[in-house]
Amino acid sequence: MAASAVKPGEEKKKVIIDTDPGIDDAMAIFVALRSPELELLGLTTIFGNVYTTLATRNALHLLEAVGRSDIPVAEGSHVTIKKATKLRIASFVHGSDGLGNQNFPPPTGKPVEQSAATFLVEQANLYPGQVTVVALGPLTNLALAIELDPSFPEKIGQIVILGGAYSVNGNVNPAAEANIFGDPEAADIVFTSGADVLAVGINITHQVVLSDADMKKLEQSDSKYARYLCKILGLYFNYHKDAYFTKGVYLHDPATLVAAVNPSLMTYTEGVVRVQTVGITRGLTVFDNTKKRYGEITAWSDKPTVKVAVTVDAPAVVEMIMQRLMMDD
Ligand SMILES: O=c1[nH]cnc2c1ncn2[C@@H]1O[C@H](CO)[C@@H](O)[C@H]1O
Repeated sequence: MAASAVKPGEEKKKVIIDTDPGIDDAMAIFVALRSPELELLGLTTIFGNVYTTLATRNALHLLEAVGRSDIPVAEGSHVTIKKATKLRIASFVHGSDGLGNQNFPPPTGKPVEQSAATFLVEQANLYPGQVTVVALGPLTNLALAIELDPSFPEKIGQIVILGGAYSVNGNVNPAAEANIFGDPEAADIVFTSGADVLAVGINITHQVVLSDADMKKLEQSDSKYARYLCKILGLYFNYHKDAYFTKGVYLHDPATLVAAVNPSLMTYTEGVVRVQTVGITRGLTVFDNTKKRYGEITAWSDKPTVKVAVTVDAPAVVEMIMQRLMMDD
């Protein structure tokens, strides 16, 4: 088996998923629900694959679809940290409903009263040092949490980020990956906040591919998670065929979730990451590998370091995702 479950007496890892569902978000949320190592404290929502209002609706819907409406959903920001309202929404990847254009019925539940940022701060205070945030969209809610409570970076356990393109091209343009491009100023705040950050970029997630053969296996599974995902994955497959000329799909969000469950399936390097906020390279993540002592002060000098994933055992990650999704309740 790809990963070991919690041993008796061992505490589950408390996780909040900040998400913009999104087809691969749906998959990551389901993997989290099927991971005995995790306790899902809640979902917080953000724009990215869809607008925030729809992200909230989809988050509630996904939990209801698998009978987990006991998990709270807190709605996040509708605008960037700089209050910009002109957002880049990836409906061409996920469908106009964010879930493969399936016209699912609206959820019956409602989000909690608190905003995502308030929820994040509250949970960090409730369980200091113990909460892992898995951030699958632009980092606005996390930057707002840091603004709301400057001690948030110390109180939060870890922030595992799907974001950036380290030594590879981006997916919005050659410079920028979609989540960082969605709110570069927020990303720079989070990367330099001093929190324990682990970044998984598309240099990693583009190696974690769900093949046509894997899809066939999912189609044969009776698990309600696999059944649901098979309904929404078709559009995601079509997009990848058109945009990347691949036969499979990239498992960005589930791979990042796996980094939180079983970090040993990736290797990491550590250094300062700054985010470009202007010009044609807006959204570029630039990692200083600290291999050179620069003669002058740079924008990277004296900033806190983060961990960046550099290699991945891709077959093991895919196997773990598949195994969890096909597991019976
Ligand atoms: O080509 C693309 N443009 C914009 N967003 C994309 C593209 N491909 C995937 N994603 C979405 O962005 C995140 C990873 O960068 C993932 O959430 C993925 O679904």
